[in-house]
Amino acid sequence: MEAVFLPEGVRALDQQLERAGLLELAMEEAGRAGADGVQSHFPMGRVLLLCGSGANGGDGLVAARHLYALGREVVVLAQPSKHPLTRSNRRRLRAIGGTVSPLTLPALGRELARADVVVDGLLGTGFVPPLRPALAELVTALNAAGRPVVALDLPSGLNAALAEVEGEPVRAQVTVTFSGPKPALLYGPAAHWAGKVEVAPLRVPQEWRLTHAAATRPVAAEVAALLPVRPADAHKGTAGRVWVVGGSEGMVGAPLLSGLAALRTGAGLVTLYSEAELPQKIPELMIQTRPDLAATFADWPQKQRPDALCLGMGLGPRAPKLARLLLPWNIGTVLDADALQPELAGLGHAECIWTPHPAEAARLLGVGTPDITRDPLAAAQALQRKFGGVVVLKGGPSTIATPEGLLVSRGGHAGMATAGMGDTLSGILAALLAGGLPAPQAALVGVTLHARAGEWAGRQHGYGLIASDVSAELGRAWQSLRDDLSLKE
Ligand SMILES: NC(=O)C1=CN([C@@H]2O[C@H](COP(=O)(O)OP(=O)(O)OC[C@H]3O[C@@H](n4cnc5c(N)ncnc54)[C@H](OP(=O)(O)O)[C@@H]3O)[C@@H](O)[C@H]2O)[C@@H](O)CC1
Ligand SMILES: [K+]
Repeated sequence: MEAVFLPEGVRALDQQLERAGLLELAMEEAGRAGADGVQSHFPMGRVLLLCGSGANGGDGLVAARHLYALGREVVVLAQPSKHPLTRSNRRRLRAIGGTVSPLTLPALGRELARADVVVDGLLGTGFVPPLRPALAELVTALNAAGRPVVALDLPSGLNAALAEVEGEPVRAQVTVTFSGPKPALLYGPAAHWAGKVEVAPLRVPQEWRLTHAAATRPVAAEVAALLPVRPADAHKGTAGRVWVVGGSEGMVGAPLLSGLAALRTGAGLVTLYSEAELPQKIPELMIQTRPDLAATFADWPQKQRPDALCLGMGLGPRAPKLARLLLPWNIGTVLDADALQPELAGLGHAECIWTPHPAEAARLLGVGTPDITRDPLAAAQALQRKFGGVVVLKGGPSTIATPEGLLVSRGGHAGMATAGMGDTLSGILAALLAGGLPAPQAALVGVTLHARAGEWAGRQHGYGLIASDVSAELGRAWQSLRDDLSLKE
């Protein structure tokens, strides 16, 4: 289980390590992981290390010592060391013959001209924006030189907590991040500055790491372990009955996409309820047209309720009224699109999943879309507190908020930025709920299957992939996730 850190979490973890006398060892591990990153990606040539005055600079000085010991040509330009461990690692580097020169603009210009790779150990999680002018000048010169950069922990000048970019941070080809990734390394546009992100978890007790983490990012095997296994004697009645409540005139495709995805995720019986005439394009889907869905469901016999339903796709302005009617059924419920309305605040229950994209999340919270995208962790948490149940804040990656905490998903494909992908996810989630997965697990498994099916479909269709291509790959996605589990066994 990978932990996602905000700066305050790193600070608290560092304090705990300090109390245990382990902080020095953690810095040693961090710097060594940075040196290993340089060795594996840029094994040849002269290494220029830029070290700041805090612990990030200390990591840089440790990395310099390891690279020097490995026989690399190493040049270190450093600010005066303020952190005690940074000072001691400066002494250690000198003790084995390394040199450290003051970091000035002329020295940087000279060394950049001769460097084959640069290590950015200027600023890490202790950075408080904005970048001060003297350092900003150095960063601009570094970026202008166009040398490959390996950033330690995160590119200097990025605010670790946020997805937004203020000013000009260091542009890195590789980022070796310590303890766990930071939001700036996971979410765009900040993440675009980090290049390839490699996580060096550091061997600190897992319990400490999780205590101070803002979110977790499960690995594939952990998600695979949650995949439901169906008994051999299952039949269509036990494999999960799903309803899709959606569609309206001119919006008839959305519920079909949800229904298709539910079938491809293994739902036994899928029925579409709509007030509009839906085209019978998928023979396995049952279609029920009713002139007034609210009247239909108002006195619906309890015994004939489905195992789960998804609601809102193409449904139009009647969606909140239907949500108020169906949420008290207390069955697995996915709310999407038109069912994502602020008036439903507080109505979520333990088995319901809200699936807003950033613009819908902004509507739900009464803020602007940039307020959502700059800090997806905070937005997902605020949505969960306001609406109850489980929230999937869609994006690349998606953020899942449960009553127990926050999760960040993995995977996906840029081609998934097309219409109907949300409808597909809703159908997947409803099928998993109908199959008996509790909402938090259904959210994690569903988002992962959706992303992975998108990857498979993306290999074939690139940016031209469409939502039904994703559904077509759900079986393969499920199988490949299961394979990840057996590999780990
Ligand atoms: N558990 C882990 O993960 C471990 C993490 N470790 C490492 O610790 C790092 C965090 O270290 P940290 O707390 O010392 O802060 P850090 O990032 O070096 O920055 C502080 C320096 O930045 C400066 N500065 C601040 N704002 C500025 C601005 N706007 N413009 C210009 N300068 C500015 C500030 O200057 P000052 O305010 O003092 O003048 C101070 O000198 C973390 O990222 C990771 O690399 C490992 O070593 C151990 C285990
Ligand atoms: K850095």
